[in-house]
Amino acid sequence: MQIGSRRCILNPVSGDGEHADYVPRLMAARGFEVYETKAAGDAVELGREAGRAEASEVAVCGGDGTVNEVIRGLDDAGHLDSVTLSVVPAGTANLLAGNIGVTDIEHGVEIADTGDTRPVDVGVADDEPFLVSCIAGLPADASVSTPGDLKERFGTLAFLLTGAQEALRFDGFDITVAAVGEDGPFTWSGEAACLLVGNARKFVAEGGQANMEDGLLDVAIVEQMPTGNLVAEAIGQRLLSLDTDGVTHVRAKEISVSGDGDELTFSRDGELSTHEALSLSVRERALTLRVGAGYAPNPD
Ligand SMILES: Nc1ncnc2c1ncn2[C@@H]1O[C@H](COP(=O)(O)OP(=O)(O)OP(=O)(O)O)[C@@H](O)[C@H]1O
Repeated sequence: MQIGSRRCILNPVSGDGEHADYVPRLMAARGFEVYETKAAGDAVELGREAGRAEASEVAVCGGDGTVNEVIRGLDDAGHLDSVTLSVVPAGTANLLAGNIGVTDIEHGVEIADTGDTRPVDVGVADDEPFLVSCIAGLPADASVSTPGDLKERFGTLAFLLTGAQEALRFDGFDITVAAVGEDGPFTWSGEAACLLVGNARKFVAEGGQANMEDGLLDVAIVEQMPTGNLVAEAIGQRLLSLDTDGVTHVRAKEISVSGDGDELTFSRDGELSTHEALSLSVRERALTLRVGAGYAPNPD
């Protein structure tokens, strides 16, 4: 193996920070050169450097925010489609790891070393890549700030909405969504409570892992309505089915979202940015990703 071809980019302050004490040693023993971030945003530059150095493998030790920074850097360097990426989940929510069958830090280290590789889709929002999701209308951490068992009992979307209801009182926003859906062109216009676009995860039915190899994003538009009613309805149905009133679901290759003159805040893998309009698309199977046994190539 070429020296330096395996790099680990590690955020020492993600999650509870305990990984910083022992993960560098575990990764070094497996031939990874370890680069630690020193400040927020550093992982973008470390990803860029790994890309310029044409590292063949990059393991990211941190949470979803760190993974997102690294893939942005790799993409800037034009290397995202040439690298094998892996995740050692050391963040708080670790949504990507949870959706690709990587269960904890030790497992992540093993997967980074010898895990199976899959070609997965990369979501793109205005030229910036994302792997998990791009969301408007909910706080970035809504999915983790709620009582745990709601998710299991009522499904991911009810869980998110209940979380959002508790975490903040969000106002609806006017949007127009135009998409190239799997069944043809699609448009939606109205007042939405949230727009959820998933690559690694989906938000309707039972939620969970989305198909990451189908070249499609999972889009759910939730209409603004009294939140209590929506949650009550979700609970009534136990799991949100595809035809729940007030929830529109479509799988699409390309989506354009306009705030009808207003600025919308989007959370791209937890990184917030504000746009009057946003174009989303997919680079089909553009990234080689190491996955755990729990990853389903075709979960539908
Ligand atoms: N050395 C550092 N010092 C301070 N902040 C850092 C450092 N390295 C990275 N960061 C910032 O830490 C933030 C949080 O990181 P990350 O998202 O990986 O962890 P998390 O929030 O604990 O987990 P998750 O996103 O999975 O819930 C990122 O926005 C990143 O820019």
